[in-house]
Amino acid sequence: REAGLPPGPPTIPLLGNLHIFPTEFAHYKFTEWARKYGGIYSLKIGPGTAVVLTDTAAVKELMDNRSGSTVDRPPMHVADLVAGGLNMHSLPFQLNPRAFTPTSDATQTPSSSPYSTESVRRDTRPPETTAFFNAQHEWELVLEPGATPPVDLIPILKYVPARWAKWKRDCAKTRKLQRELYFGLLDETKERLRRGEENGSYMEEVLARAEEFGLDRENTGYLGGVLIEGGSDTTSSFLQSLILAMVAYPEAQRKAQEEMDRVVGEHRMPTLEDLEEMPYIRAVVRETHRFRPVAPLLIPHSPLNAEEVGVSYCVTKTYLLSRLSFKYNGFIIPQGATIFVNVWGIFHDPELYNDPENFIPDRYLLTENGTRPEVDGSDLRPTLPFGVGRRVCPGIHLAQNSININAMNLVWAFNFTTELDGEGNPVKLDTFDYQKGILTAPRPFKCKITPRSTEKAELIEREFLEAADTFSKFEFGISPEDKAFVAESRMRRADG
Ligand code: HEM
Repeated sequence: REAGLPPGPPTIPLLGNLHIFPTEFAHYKFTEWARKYGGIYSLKIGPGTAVVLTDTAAVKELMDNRSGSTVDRPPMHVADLVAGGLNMHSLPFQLNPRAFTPTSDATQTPSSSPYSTESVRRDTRPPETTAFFNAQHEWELVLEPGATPPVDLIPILKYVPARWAKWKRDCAKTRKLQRELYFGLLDETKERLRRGEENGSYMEEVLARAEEFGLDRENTGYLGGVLIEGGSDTTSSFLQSLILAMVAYPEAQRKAQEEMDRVVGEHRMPTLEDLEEMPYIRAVVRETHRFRPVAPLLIPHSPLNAEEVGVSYCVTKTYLLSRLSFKYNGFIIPQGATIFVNVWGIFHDPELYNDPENFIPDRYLLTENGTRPEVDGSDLRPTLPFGVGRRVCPGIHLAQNSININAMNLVWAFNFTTELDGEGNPVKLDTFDYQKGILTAPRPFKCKITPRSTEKAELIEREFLEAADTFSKFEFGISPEDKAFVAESRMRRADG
């Protein structure tokens, strides 16, 4: 480890820390190291450097206040193999900003979503949904830090033939799945437009203005795809964690339902306007973000060329660390470093939070950021789970509305309890049983979900039927299986 870098685990020649770099659930190991080496530490991956931030002041200063210098993404060869350099998450910052200014209603959502109590992920899966989840799951596995060899830091690995490199074969498979889905959907939209069946969707506007923004077929397909990708598995992962918490922490569920009953009652479904009067539900949502953040290490950042960088020469015996680098608190963060923001480590820090491994929404009623009363939590902000600086999630408003209304509907409508085993004993839930991949999503778990009253169940059925008008215009061109699914559900309810 070159002089000037933040401290970190002892290195060995050539590999640095590569031999101990975790290959799955990197946030656990990163957090363990943070407790040992501090809120800013470094890892050597061959000649390359990664810096892990688990200190709230450093995150605020480096990633928010000095975002201009830390807004870039590190090179991601695996992402490029899959998406040909066109995935927005991994794109470098120098984009044509006009092309990515939201121009339509993509970031708005209706105040109440009648589908929201249907399911988190539909149980009957039409082929498009299955295709999406397959492609998405493969993609999330490819992106997980440590899951593939560090080809960006040790470039010679790029030349290993595919027959010896499973990661290369995985990338090719993911690319195929992703392209079939993205361009299949794009062609479907074009076809629908040709038939004169507009429905006002975001992609219609993108297509209409593609020339104005200089978007070719590749750009257009990936622009649509990345929004599906960014928006669906994230929100559903969050909701699955919320349900897991409701089952595992019945006392929190009871308090949330009490608040629901007081503010909303039996005779109507919740709306987003109710949230203002629901401090406990707001606390449940924030606690879910803290307990199981959807992106526990965000998406890696990297220092941007040129801007604000100090020139620091740091020469060890044989190696010039970096001519361009920038400094924080006396540490050097070299040009080209990968910066991980360890949101998991921050949210599970026992010095910041009382009893961080347990789901306790009440902490957000006691202090603004849920921290211990004696701790200054002002470097935190409620939107931290959505990222930092100029790279903060562009879907944040859509996501927050979607999460809030779904959380409210679920808590209002259902009781979530543990499943009983053959002998009538509650099946024990493992709240740490999570899937691999860049996102935090529980592995499928058993629980019992029952409507809280007959009146509520009837109201949900009614709202579902009334929503048919809203949704039918998006049901053009769907597969025969999907059509049958929708028709059958509506008929069953209308008869019911
Ligand atoms: C629970 C819901 C969501 C969470 C927790 C979430 C979280 C995040 C995080 C942590 C990042 C990386 C930020 C960073 O690098 O600092 C991100 C980026 C992104 N998100 Fe989201 N997101 C959610 C929903 C959405 C939705 C609904 C959309 C689109 C409709 C979306 C689109 C994107 C895109 C395109 C990026 C890449 C931005 C860039 O690299 O400049 N996300 N999101």
